[in-house]
Amino acid sequence: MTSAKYDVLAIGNALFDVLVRAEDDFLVKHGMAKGGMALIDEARAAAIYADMGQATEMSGGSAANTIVGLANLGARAAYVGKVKNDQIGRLYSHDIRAAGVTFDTKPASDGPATGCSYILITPDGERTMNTYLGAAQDLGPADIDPEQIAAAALIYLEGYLWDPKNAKEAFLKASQIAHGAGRQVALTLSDPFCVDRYRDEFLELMRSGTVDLIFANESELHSLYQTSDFDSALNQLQNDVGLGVVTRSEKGCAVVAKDAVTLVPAARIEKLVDTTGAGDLFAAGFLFGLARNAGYENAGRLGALAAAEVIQHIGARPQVSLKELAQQHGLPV
Ligand SMILES: OC[C@H]1O[C@H](O)[C@H](O)[C@@H]1O
Repeated sequence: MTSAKYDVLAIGNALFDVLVRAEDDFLVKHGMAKGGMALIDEARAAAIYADMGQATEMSGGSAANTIVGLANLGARAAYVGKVKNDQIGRLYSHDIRAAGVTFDTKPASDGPATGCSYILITPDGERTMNTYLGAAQDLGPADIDPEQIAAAALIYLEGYLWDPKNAKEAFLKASQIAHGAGRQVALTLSDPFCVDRYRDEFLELMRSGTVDLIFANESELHSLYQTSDFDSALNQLQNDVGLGVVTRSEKGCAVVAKDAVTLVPAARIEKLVDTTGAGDLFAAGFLFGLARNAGYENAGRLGALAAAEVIQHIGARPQVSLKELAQQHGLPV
């Protein structure tokens, strides 16, 4: 195995976020399931946007947020995702490159606009996402560069990639190349409703060894194993995958290896503002810890710290240097 050019390469739905504070009534009025991610068409996107108040607009996308967090921590990072060559797509490409991430995916020159997620943040800090996939629909196997995949020590994939029509082929191609090059493959389960749509396929990815590492939050884990019993779900996860990391909000996380479970506490916060990107930034910190061989305990602490930063402001991208934050907390960077 040759030495890796990138610590992590992430593949995901490239989405621009439109975030706004809203009362719970807004969700009821528009028939939204609180805390979830719903796929919407252009007409519904227009209707939701027309009813939204003044918004914060910024680049997002789950795996993209993770890779930006990794670069912010000092990792060598690359991203694969599809935007259109329109104004938002160009802005998106600028932002991710400005964060220090290599981003070479060819933008679509025709077809739907760059995808957007319309995100409502209720007073309890919970986010409810409505995603118009747009150009992200067109990510496919041709966007996977074998040389680039093989040059990453780990590839990180979103469960959300199971939604667009061709992205799962890109996912499987990338996993095959990565494993052929002796690299690791991680998957985030993304969303409990997403798990509900693709439960059998996700379990197959784990049991067949197509993925080596799983990130899930508690509701995704319960959805995966269709049980409300946390311990039983954790046992099943331990059987099904080499390494599982389960986040539990203020209860911290559980790192589930074949031979042991490591419990790591959450980081302290002053005020919960917006949970958008919490899981994404947790994954960034955890993967950074793995890349630095810092051990599961430190990796979990890095994840918890990065998640704590992002939930104390609006938007899913870090607003401070996570590297300096980790240093201030005595964590290895
Ligand atoms: O996990 C949060 C992200 O998921 C969605 O994909 C949004 O773009 C948002 O940035």
